[in-house]
Amino acid sequence: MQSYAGPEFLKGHGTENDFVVLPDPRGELELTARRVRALCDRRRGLGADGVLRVVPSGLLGEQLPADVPADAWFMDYRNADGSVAEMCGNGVRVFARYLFDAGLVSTGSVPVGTRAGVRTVVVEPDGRVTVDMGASAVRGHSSVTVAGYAMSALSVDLGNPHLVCLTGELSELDLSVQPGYDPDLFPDGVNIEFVEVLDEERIRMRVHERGVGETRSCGTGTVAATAAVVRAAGEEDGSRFVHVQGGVVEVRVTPVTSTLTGPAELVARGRLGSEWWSSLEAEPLTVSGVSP
Ligand SMILES: N[C@H](CCC[C@H](N)C(=O)O)C(=O)O
Repeated sequence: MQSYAGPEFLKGHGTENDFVVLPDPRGELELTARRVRALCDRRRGLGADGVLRVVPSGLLGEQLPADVPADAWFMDYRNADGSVAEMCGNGVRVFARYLFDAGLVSTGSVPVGTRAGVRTVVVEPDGRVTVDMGASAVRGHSSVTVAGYAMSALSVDLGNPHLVCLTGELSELDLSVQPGYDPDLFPDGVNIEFVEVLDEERIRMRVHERGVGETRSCGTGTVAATAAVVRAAGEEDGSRFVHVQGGVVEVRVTPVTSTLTGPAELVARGRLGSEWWSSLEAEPLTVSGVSP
């Protein structure tokens, strides 16, 4: 019989990029890739694009980026395929919403540790959440292929890697399969954004996320997209409303840093089944050699 005394979880999203939040104040959850894949599975698990473990930076058990205070909360981010990523712009807003709702932080700006460094988060009076995303670094030009059709792309680094294609009509793109990219440039994979300029203030974006597939939104991707559009417009400091499938976020890029403002919602809280969680502890022996 299943008892429901396993780890606490919450479910939340930022413009429909959705996450399982796992509070881990004593740094004792063993979050294996197999457990992440099971949690994110939309049939046999809770379903999500990623997992956000909430752990004190000092208990992470790995080398912290130099600017992350040991007493800050750390967002241990994982993609749905179980891979670790440096940063998640929608996720860090949901993470901050949890910190505030759980009373772990008071109002004002909050430093959050990430593998890309510290990110300062503010909950706005209107309930939206603003993240200082750090500087967007343009790394040069490359290309992407979709259904055999090659497009030029701009490489932009937000702590995690992005390739931004400024293209026309987005609805025709088949993003059900991984777009092609240069594996020598991105040996650990890359997030790929397709962007349509709507007018001087608005852009529309679709995204194929590393470690997930097509998602309804990608926060770091909206900043990379805005950086590419502002650069193409010959500007150094610019803002855009980014329309993604899951809603709208507001992005500003400057030569020094960038900010992302958008919604962050927590929709449920519960506990994982103890037996289910324990059954995922050991990596299974598989015939195919591929862990489920
Ligand atoms: N898939 C991304 C991480 C999540 C990014 C996205 N969900 C965001 O909101 O920034 C990567 O592997 O770099």
